[in-house]
Amino acid sequence: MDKVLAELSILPPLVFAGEIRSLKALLAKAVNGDAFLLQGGDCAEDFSQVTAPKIRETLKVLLQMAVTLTYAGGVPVIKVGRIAGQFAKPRSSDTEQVGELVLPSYRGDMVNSPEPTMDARLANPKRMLKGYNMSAATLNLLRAFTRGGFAALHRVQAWNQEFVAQSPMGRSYERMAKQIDQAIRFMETIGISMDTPQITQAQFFTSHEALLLGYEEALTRVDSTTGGWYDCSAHLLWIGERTRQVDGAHVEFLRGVLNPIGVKIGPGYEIDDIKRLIDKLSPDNEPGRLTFITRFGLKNIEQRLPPLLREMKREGRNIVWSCDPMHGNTYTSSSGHKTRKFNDILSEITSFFEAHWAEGTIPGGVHFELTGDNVTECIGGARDIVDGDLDRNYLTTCDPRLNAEQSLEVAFQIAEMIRK
Ligand SMILES: O=C[C@H](O)[C@H](O)COP(=O)(O)O
Ligand SMILES: C=C(OP(=O)(O)O)C(=O)O
Ligand SMILES: [Mn+2]
Repeated sequence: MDKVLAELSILPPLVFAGEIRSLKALLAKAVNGDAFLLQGGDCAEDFSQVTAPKIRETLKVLLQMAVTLTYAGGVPVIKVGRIAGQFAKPRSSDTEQVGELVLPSYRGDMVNSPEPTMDARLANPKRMLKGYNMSAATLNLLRAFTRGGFAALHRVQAWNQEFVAQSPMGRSYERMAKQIDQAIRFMETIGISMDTPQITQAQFFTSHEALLLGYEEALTRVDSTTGGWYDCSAHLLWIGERTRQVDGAHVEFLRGVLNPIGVKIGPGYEIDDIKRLIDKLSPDNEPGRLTFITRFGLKNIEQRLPPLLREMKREGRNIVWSCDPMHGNTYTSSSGHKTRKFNDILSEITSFFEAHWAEGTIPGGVHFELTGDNVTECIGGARDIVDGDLDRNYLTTCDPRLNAEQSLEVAFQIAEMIRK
């Protein structure tokens, strides 16, 4: 372990302090409603899926969602992937029963391997080095795609995946893309140059749960221009629902770095803990520093979100409020698959917006587990995936993700809510 961490600590940073500051400045806008955060990607990234097609499809669906929110919702979108480092998972149980075997739980590819054998489930610190390399390779391609023309607004039609294009969602998207195309061509015709980074490039940021503190610490560096400490494993790091204890190690580590920090908040929160958490993580109340990612579940959100919003507003705390409609809505279906219902996800988002409207606070973003692939992991959506369909293409190694079509559908629905 020590050898691996020593090696990691001299490897180049994956992201730079200047980029991290840019993200924080954008998030500061989301505090006031002048921007909207879209964060999404796999629950757990998979080393074997670090391939060009997989990265491209994830990026495509996030770009599609972002352009939908911007065009139909009328707000600039901050694009943050759960990508290039989302390799460590907190689990509810230390063990898992597979047939006759009781195995250590899978904890993400940076810890162990998902195959159901004892060997695969043994933790190996060398996997952190591989995780670093996989993150670097992923980021390299993301940078190439977002800077090199793939993400140019001229290509908005080309982001439509083949299997989505023929669906009702795909057709709505196609109509919108045509309008954007016409607008760009009109501007070109009247002589406005479209050769600007706003049109030809996308700003895309990375994020993951800061769970493995040895890894995060090894990638924490002093910024030579400002002298501040930054965790350079990703632009945004979040603290999970299971590790956000005020006096815990994860809070202690993250309070020492200047990155924007996300905190997951589930229905069991205590308001005093949350206040103490903010005092520790954001003592200066700097806008953009803190994003609260609430994940209450459909059954709890109406009761648990409003009092939290009210108290934070009363105290004048600067927070980006983001809705994770995934983690409070997970259940095991009768076919034995861990799944989520599309309609529950949509309902939690609706309740999230309604609570903010009622309290006079700002719904600042959304957080999804999703993939660009045509998976069958969540129930419902326009194609009405049912329990019996889940087995067809259930590929996740941890939590169920929205597929590309379901992701686009949810983006259109959110755009409607933002416009209100
Ligand atoms: O992604 C989040 C957690 O790791 C996941 O929801 C935990 O799932 P579990 O309850 O199956 O351990
Ligand atoms: C572990 C996760 O969520 P939470 O901490 O909210 O359960 C996650 O986002 O994958
Ligand atoms: Mn998850």
